[in-house]
Amino acid sequence: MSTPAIRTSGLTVLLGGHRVLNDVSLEIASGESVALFGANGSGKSTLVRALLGLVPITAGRAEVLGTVLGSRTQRVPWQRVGYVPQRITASAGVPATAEEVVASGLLSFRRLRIGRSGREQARAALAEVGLADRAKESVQIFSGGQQQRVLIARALVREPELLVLDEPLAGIDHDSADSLAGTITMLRQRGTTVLTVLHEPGVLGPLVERAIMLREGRVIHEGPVPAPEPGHEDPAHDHVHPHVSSEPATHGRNLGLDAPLPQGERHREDAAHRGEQGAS
Ligand SMILES: Nc1ncnc2c1ncn2[C@@H]1O[C@H](COP(=O)(O)OP(=O)(O)OP(=O)(O)O)[C@@H](O)[C@H]1O
Repeated sequence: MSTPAIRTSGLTVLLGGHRVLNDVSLEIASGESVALFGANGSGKSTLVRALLGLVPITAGRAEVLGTVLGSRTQRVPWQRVGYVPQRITASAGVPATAEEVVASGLLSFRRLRIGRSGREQARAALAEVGLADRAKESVQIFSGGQQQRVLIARALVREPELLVLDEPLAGIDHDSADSLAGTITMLRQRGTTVLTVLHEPGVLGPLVERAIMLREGRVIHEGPVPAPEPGHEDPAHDHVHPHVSSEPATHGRNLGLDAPLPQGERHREDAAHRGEQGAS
């Protein structure tokens, strides 16, 4: 059997005195397309950040493309990983062209200059996200969705074996969402492992082979992509989620994103997850 792209066992992360991830054990096969679901604050971003060595692991361990990360070792095989974080812009106030931003994905400690082949690779990656004709334009004039496509191209330019996308559908238009779906389809054909943090399956639902759902830092479901309730993607929909920690993980059961609320606590989504840009 081949090495899994990601494997965690007992992964626990404490931040600011809070147990943000609690005993997370999961496995993602090489070439698999998996989505992480869960309400705001359930630990999705923290999980991907822990897998990428961006937050310290308190206990347990993670293995990424065969490299072990634990509380003492945080080495991540970055040359083999592409990462698009949640809601950042591609410009950051710098008047760089799309091609320059994408080519910066090739820089490393060993490689400090980008030559002609790097520019060609950057243009090929921009073509993959449907922006080949905008390579020489400044990203400052791009829409939020177009900037995100530039960042996806920057993650793709190294031809990563593992691509991690954190909430890629947040705040983007239909064209960019369709472009992303096309990119993920292509990556799956190439055998790239794709881990996507999602709040709604949206256009990416059919491209996800398996869903992992978190609640309060624990895995509560692994299996088919949960079906949203009718109207869930309507901007006027009142998103509420249960907020209990004692349920065991379910395997292969379709929970639905809007499971019935238990008595007592409820967790309300913020506007950011209804497609608007903003802090989480
Ligand atoms: N550096 C930190 N210090 C303390 N608490 C933190 C820190 N980072 C995250 N948290 C807390 O950890 C919990 C999980 O946050 P995380 O961003 O992983 O959730 P999420 O599922 O990605 O949420 P969202 O859908 O809103 O992006 C939240 O309650 C958050 O406030």
